[in-house]
Amino acid sequence: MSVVAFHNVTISQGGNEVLRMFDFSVEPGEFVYLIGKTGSGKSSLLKTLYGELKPSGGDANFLEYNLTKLRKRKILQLRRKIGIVFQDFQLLTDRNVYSNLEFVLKATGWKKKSDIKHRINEVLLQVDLPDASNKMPHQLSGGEQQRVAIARALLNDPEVIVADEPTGNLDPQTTDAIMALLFEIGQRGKTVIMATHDYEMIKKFPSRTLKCIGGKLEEVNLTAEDAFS
Ligand SMILES: Nc1ncnc2c1ncn2[C@@H]1O[C@H](COP(=O)(O)OP(=O)(O)OP(=O)(O)O)[C@@H](O)[C@H]1O
Repeated sequence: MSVVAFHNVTISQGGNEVLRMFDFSVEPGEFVYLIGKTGSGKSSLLKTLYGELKPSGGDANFLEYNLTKLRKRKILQLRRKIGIVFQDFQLLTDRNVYSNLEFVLKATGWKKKSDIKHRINEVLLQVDLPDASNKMPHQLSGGEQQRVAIARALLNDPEVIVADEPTGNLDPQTTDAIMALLFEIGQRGKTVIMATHDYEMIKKFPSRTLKCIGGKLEEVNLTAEDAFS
């Protein structure tokens, strides 16, 4: 079964159609980039996937959810099956890394202290920050904060990672390291859907790329000379 199966979907913001009657499909384990000019609809499409924006029309299925008919309780269920990573990390700045991660686990039903501790250590190891538990977010570099945000996204072992410009605030070297991490996560079997402006990075880490243009999604042929024009 496809992870994403959109047919004739329309997405609107403030009464304006941003993407109109487009199709979009993603298969399990795919790593998909979304590109397109500012305002072309990348974030709107990702918001639709994590249940913040309801499609205004069409047939929009994500995992086992029909996004056009999603009620609040189902939105919460859906969000447990996806990990979301943002450009600006969105860590809670008033508490350390451990508490940031604990907060999410408790909010998603984890009760046993030893399970919580074990899981937090596991995800921190996965993002190569085994000693970060006691650090406050402001004591970490941008790249390290994004690693913590990725660790947070992995906590509930989601099927899909949705990332909106995850390297947008990072320098080129840190970007490479974060991309390598996201690719590795993809290789371990998770589906990754990621919006980006950074075409150099796509060349370095090539994968299926879709462009938001003229209200539709177009497959980009990365080997074409005009791939990013
Ligand atoms: N909350 C909102 N209310 C009204 N219009 C909005 C809202 N959010 C976005 N828009 C509009 O929807 C369109 C698509 O925006 P969106 O953020 O999806 O684009 P984007 O491709 O992600 O852009 P960027 O690359 O700048 O992040 C834009 O015209 C934007 O102004």
